[in-house]
Amino acid sequence: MLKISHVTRRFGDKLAVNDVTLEIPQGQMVGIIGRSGAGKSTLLRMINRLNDVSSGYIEYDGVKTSELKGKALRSWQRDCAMIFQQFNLVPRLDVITNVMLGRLNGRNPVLNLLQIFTPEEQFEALKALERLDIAQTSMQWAQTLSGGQQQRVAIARALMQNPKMILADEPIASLDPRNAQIVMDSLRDINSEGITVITNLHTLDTARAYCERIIGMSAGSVVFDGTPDELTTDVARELYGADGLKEAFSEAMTSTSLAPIKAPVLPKTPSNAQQAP
Ligand SMILES: Nc1ncnc2c1ncn2[C@@H]1O[C@H](COP(=O)(O)OP(=O)(O)OP(=O)(O)O)[C@@H](O)[C@H]1O
Repeated sequence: MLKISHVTRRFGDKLAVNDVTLEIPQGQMVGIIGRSGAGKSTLLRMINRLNDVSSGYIEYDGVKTSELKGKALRSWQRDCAMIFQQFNLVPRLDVITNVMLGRLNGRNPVLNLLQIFTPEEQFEALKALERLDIAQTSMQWAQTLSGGQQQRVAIARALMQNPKMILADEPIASLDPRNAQIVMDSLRDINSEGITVITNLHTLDTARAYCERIIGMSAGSVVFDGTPDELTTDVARELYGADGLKEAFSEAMTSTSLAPIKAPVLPKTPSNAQQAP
């Protein structure tokens, strides 16, 4: 269980997150929605400790993660893997090495420097890539992959950490509709194995299609916490304002007006064939 208790984060005078209290049971798939600047990223970053809380605390299974330091903090950061809108891969490294870098945080620094990975690590990385249906790209430079493929590599890298939860900060905001759908399907597939997924999303339709619980933020506060069915147009208006409502429902921004598909489908047409760097 992840417990967020009266958490506030200030940046100077700016109140980015304001007295947020939430309990997220292990294995939930949670979407956080809200306008730009609502505090969604800051909330995720405080869970992972990329940002510290200004007050309040965050606890996981009875351990106050917001107070961890040193080795215990690094171990927690392995437990809650983060993926980002811009993938954050090393462009001129091959895909499999990018994935194995997910293990960095618990390895001998000398081996890291020399980029020496054990056969077990290589096997695990290939397994993760296979699971995301992109094992055939393993020897290519990351920068030669499409955005959707790069995000799947980032998810495979996150899986190398054997995480208890995945925190995804706008994971589909840079993707075309079809790739957005493949990435969301991958996250749902991972969640079905008991890994908590907490994802910031720009659009309501994506949150509705994929998340069992939706948390709506506005000006740093949680203003909605419920199921997709409970998220009525009135609630959406409160979250996005009358002006923002159209954008929030925009099908052009994500693919999820399409019916979710079960298994990821890999592009195999010549136009999607990989280019040598
Ligand atoms: N490092 C920082 N320094 C100063 N202000 C910050 C910092 N990070 C976030 N903020 C401010 O905190 C508020 C919340 O930002 P945050 O990025 O959490 O919102 P968001 O809902 O994720 O928005 P977006 O969808 O645009 O990423 C914003 O006003 C933002 O400008």
